[in-house]
Amino acid sequence: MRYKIIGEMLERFDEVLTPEALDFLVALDDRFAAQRVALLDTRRARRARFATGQFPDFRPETAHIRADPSWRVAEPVPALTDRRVEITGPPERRMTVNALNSGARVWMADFEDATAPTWANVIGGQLNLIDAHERRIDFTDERGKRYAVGEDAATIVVRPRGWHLVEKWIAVDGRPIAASFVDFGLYLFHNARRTPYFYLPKLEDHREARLWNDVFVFAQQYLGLPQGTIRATVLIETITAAFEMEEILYELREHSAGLNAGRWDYIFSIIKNFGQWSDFVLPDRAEVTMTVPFMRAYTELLVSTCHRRGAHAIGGMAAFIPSRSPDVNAAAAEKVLADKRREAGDGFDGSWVAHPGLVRTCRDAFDPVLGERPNQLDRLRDDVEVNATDLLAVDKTPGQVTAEGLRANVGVALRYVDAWLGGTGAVALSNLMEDAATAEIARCQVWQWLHHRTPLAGGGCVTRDLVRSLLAEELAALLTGRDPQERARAVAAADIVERTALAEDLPAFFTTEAYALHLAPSGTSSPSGSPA
Ligand SMILES: CC(=O)SCCNC(=O)CCNC(=O)[C@H](O)C(C)(C)COP(=O)(O)OP(=O)(O)OC[C@H]1O[C@@H](n2cnc3c(N)ncnc32)[C@H](O)[C@@H]1OP(=O)(O)O
Ligand SMILES: O=CC(=O)O
Ligand SMILES: [Mg+2]
Repeated sequence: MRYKIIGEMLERFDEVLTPEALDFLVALDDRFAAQRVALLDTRRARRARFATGQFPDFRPETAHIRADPSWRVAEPVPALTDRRVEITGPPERRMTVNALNSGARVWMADFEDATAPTWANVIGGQLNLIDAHERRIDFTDERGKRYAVGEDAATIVVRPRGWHLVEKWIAVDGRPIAASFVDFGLYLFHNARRTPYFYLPKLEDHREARLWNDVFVFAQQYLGLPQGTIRATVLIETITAAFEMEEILYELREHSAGLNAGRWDYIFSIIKNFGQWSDFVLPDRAEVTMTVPFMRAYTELLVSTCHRRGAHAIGGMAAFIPSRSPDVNAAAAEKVLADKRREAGDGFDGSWVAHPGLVRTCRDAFDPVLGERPNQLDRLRDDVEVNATDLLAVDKTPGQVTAEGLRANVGVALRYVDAWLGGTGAVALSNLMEDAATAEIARCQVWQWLHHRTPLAGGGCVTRDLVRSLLAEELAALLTGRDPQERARAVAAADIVERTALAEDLPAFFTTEAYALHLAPSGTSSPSGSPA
């Protein structure tokens, strides 16, 4: 046996971790582990080049792919033809039922931004997905509320963790296995003949898309599925992928289900890659809206690229979520409606919502634009002209850096990491949805402003002492009323924020640091340094 399960075999985990499913994971690892590692090296080298002032551009060596008008992606499968509303969330049991019943066409079951990758969440999530497909997920909770999947449930699409993460609770030949193989492999193995559909997060270039395509071809052969059965929507959520949208669609064309504008990771990626340059200092997070020039350029290019190739363009996540206060609620619905209307008007075929209470809002934005059509693939955006300068026009973002914005970022980073260490990967903070991507923005903005000693609107500038004192204040507030275990977790969260926001060199992901130090089996972990 080449695999070893280090994690505890909790109740029913044997239904997910069958010998056959684990053999499949070993086969994926054998075939593709080295390529994954090489691609992560490429990420590191690219970031090092950006640090010397060589900025990205469209690649000359793939110009022929962009210039060739003849290729298109595969026709959409019936379940992914009308995607006007997609709900996202972690595959936690209660939320699984709620998402399936939400009225959205698609549920993106998320192992990436919305899930803290504890062993229990990772394998428990797979179990919930199997149960959901088999319609044996119904239950009554401790409050007596009945959960049962109804008619017309959403189509399940799974987002595995990105290439940068490892799963240390499963070893192959003594080494941790790539988290992408675990999430993709276990879901596909158990649900290949149901909805073998995926969202692919945090890709940085078309070679990473090619690796996914190779994984799909191999997996289909291994499991006896016709080639082209698997479908995948790629999130364009890194600045480097924005320069390779066509190439990414091309690599995956037999399996492509389009592209999604992952706005939050996109902003994170801009700061991560160019944060050291003063032209790239962004204002308070609330000011970095979808209508600022560099975000507008990116979404316009995404829609026009997709529709030229017959691929769906799916919009992103407005962070406003419903609240118990009617006023806050009305304001959130209005903001989300405006966001979705803009997307529908720009040509997107559908969009994401973070909460069942927003499904109707999204539908209200798309229905009038789509009319009888299931999508608007027929709407070519030949009017769009976006060049490299437009994609990198971060200095045209209006707004200021304020003391409130700095405090908000410190608070969000701390509270989110605290929740994440406790096993929760998406939380509502100050009426906004926060997940790994938004928390990364918070953390990286602190680093960026500190790096540039950015002036604050009301006077003064961002200094290490100021950030440390804000962190201490936010931590003191978080510690109030907590039991010893929760206090220890909050302190650990503050340590992660300190390590990843105040380090000299910006660590690539807080999740890799926090996973190695706190979620992985003890004794196997060392702080990761700076994985790509
Ligand atoms: C950047 C990106 O990648 S975006 C995609 C990744 N992020 C996400 O997917 C976030 C998804 N959203 C969520 O996780 C949640 O909405 C949160 C954590 C932000 C807020 O959740 P809560 O605090 O539970 O909200 P609230 O109390 O209003 O929930 C009301 C009900 O709706 C359910 N609900 C809320 N959001 C969702 C969701 N996304 N999917 C399914 N059910 C949901 C809750 O489970 C709760 O159900 P119940 O009445 O049966 O108990
Ligand atoms: O995954 C989505 C994002 O905005 O990040
Ligand atoms: Mg993301």
